[in-house]
Amino acid sequence: MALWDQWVEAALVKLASKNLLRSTRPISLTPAYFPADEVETFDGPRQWDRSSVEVEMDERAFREWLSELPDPGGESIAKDENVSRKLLLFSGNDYLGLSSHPAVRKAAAKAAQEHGMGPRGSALICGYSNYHMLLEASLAELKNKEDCLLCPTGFAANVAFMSALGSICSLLAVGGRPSEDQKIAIFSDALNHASIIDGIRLVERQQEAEVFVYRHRDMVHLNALLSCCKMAKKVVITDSLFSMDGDFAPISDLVELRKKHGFLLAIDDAHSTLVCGENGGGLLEVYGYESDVDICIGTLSKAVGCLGGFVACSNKWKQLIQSRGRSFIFSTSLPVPIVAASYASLVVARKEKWRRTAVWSRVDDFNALTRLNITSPIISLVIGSEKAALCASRHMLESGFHITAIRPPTVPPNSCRLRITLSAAHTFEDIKKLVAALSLCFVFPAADQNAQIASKL
Ligand SMILES: Cc1ncc(COP(=O)(O)O)c(C=O)c1O
Repeated sequence: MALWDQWVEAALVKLASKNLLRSTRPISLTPAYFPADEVETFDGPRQWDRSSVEVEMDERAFREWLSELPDPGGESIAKDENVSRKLLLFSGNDYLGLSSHPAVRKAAAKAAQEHGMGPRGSALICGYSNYHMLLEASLAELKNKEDCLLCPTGFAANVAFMSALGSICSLLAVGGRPSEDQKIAIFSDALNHASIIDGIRLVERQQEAEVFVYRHRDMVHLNALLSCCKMAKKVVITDSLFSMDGDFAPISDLVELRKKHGFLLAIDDAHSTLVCGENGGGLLEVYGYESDVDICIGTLSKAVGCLGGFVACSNKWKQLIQSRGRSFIFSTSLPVPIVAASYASLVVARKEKWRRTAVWSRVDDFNALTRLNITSPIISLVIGSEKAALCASRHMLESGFHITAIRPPTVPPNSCRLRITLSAAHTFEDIKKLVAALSLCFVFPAADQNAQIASKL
């Protein structure tokens, strides 16, 4: 890794020589409300948790949605314009149900009362405050990294990292356009999130990188591509928990390959942050690999239950991203109530460990009832054609479940699916009902058992 440290240092020196190094100057918002020890926590689910999984839809919106979905049976649902539909949400990313926690609500409300939305401007102008600084410190601690940089969203965090990465090539290129071997070789999993892909496209467009897409989770393919590549500046980037398939990156193999090839390893921990690891530190905490992965990107919009993105990294990388990361520099920073709520959410997640246990118990429940072997709270039931997936989605909607069909371009053609997500706010009863309804449009290995469940409901 010493080489990457040298390149980042050299890029920073170049930036300093051009007066292009940027830093944030926090505005002090007083009185500051930083709930830490006084946050009220609970030893198990309470009624408010249900509001993160129980939603309502007015009849018109419900019917409009249905009208977009094919109706194989030509069934017509009784029409009552004044009724609002109650749906059980199995499509959100609020894996721990923290979005509705009283401490999160209170932090947002208190910050809004004291400061409104806070100064509106990008972080480098006036949008960065003592609240943002504290949240960054808390995320750096969670991820066991030296530092952290908040971004407006997780999407922006990936794009900011990529544009800063690409800038290393331009800054260090001797004389004009970088030569082929001065460029950065980016190795990216075929199923990486759209924000990684768009970030890579930006860097490619600047002619700062060559891109090598390796087959999903295929380490033999990745090793072969790395071995053939003569470029010095190699980077591997992958989702840690894949958002559409619900499978994990082979992190141990990646760490081994990093030792062999000396690449910079960046992971997008959007879906495993707070979900995996004893303290919710994500996939790296599970394996103790925090120092084997250089850059850890994340979002506050999933298990944290709020909004925002971050890059947990070294001080030097932070300096580079805040000086060159375009989606960080040229976008307004997060409003203070969101920052305060995210901070409270991290405090709650640290204390209410039962939430992590609960979401994994729902994974076990789903496996026990279906005899599938899902490995995370993201369930990907591949149905096949677009029409079949839309029919399945219609059936689930009519049965009272908010579940969407995922179609191209999000997933490849003929691998259309239902994406179902589990939360700590779901109960065993919810999972039983879900499986019973699903068993009428999807064949599980334990079909007999499912039919029995369906008949009991
Ligand atoms: C793997 C991954 N990375 C990044 C993002 C973007 O995060 P955000 O919603 O905060 O922009 C998502 C969201 O869908 C995601 O699934």
